[in-house]
Amino acid sequence: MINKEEALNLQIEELKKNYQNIIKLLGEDVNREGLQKTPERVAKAMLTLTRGYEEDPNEVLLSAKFKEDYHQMVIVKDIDFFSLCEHHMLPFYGKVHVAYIPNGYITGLSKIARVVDIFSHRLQVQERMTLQIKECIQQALNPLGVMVVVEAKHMCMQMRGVEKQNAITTTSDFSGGFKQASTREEFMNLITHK
Ligand SMILES: Nc1nc2c(ncn2[C@@H]2O[C@H](COP(=O)(O)OP(=O)(O)OP(=O)(O)O)[C@@H](O)[C@H]2O)c(=O)[nH]1
Ligand SMILES: [Zn+2]
Repeated sequence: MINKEEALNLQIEELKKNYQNIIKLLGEDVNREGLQKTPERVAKAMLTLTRGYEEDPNEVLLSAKFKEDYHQMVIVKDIDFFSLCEHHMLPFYGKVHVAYIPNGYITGLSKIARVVDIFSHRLQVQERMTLQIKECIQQALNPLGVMVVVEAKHMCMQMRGVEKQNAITTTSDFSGGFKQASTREEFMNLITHK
C-alpha cells in the first residue's frame, strides 16, 4: 500500500509527463531554460485549482455548527472566488453572496466562504456551483431557507471565442423562505447597496 504522500508524488509525476507532452505539441521546446520546470509547476498549480475534490464541504459546515436562537437572515456577501469552467478549463471568477435563515443552528461565518472555496476548486459550470453551495448549506444546517447569488466573468468568453470583455453572468438559487419574493428582495437589496 502506498501512503498519501507517495500517491501525490506519483500524481504530480504523471501530470508532469503529460504537460511536457502538451508543451511540445504546442510547438515549444520543453528543454528551454525557462520551461524546464514548467510541467511540474503546472501540475502543482492544477492540483491546487482542483483541490476541492479532496475536501468535504458538509464536514466543514458541521465542524462549526452552533445552537443559537437567532431566526433572522444571515448574509455573507462579496466572497471572492476563482473556478475553472469545465468546458475550456479556463478561469471564471467573481463574487458569491450567501444568505440563510437559521432554524436553531448557525455556522461559523468563515465556513460559508470555505464551502464556496471547495466547490469553486473543481471543474465547474456556474449554475451547478450555485446549486451545490445552496444544497450543501441546506443539508448541513437545515435552515428556514438559503439563497446563493453568483456574479462572474468567464475568461473563455473574454480571451477567446466570443471575446466579450465585460459580460457578467449572474446565477441564483434559493430554498424555503426565499421562495417568497419579499425575502429575496430583502437579500438583493442588502447585497446591491454597498
Ligand atoms: N451555462 C454555462 N455555460 C458555460 C459556462 N462556462 C462556459 N460556458 C459555455 O460553454 C459553452 C460551450 O459551448 P461549445 O459550443 O461546446 O464550445 P465552443 O465552441 O468553445 O463555444 P464558444 O465559447 O462559443 O466558442 C460556451 O457557450 C461557453 O460560453 C458556465 O459556467 N455555464
Ligand atoms: Zn468555458
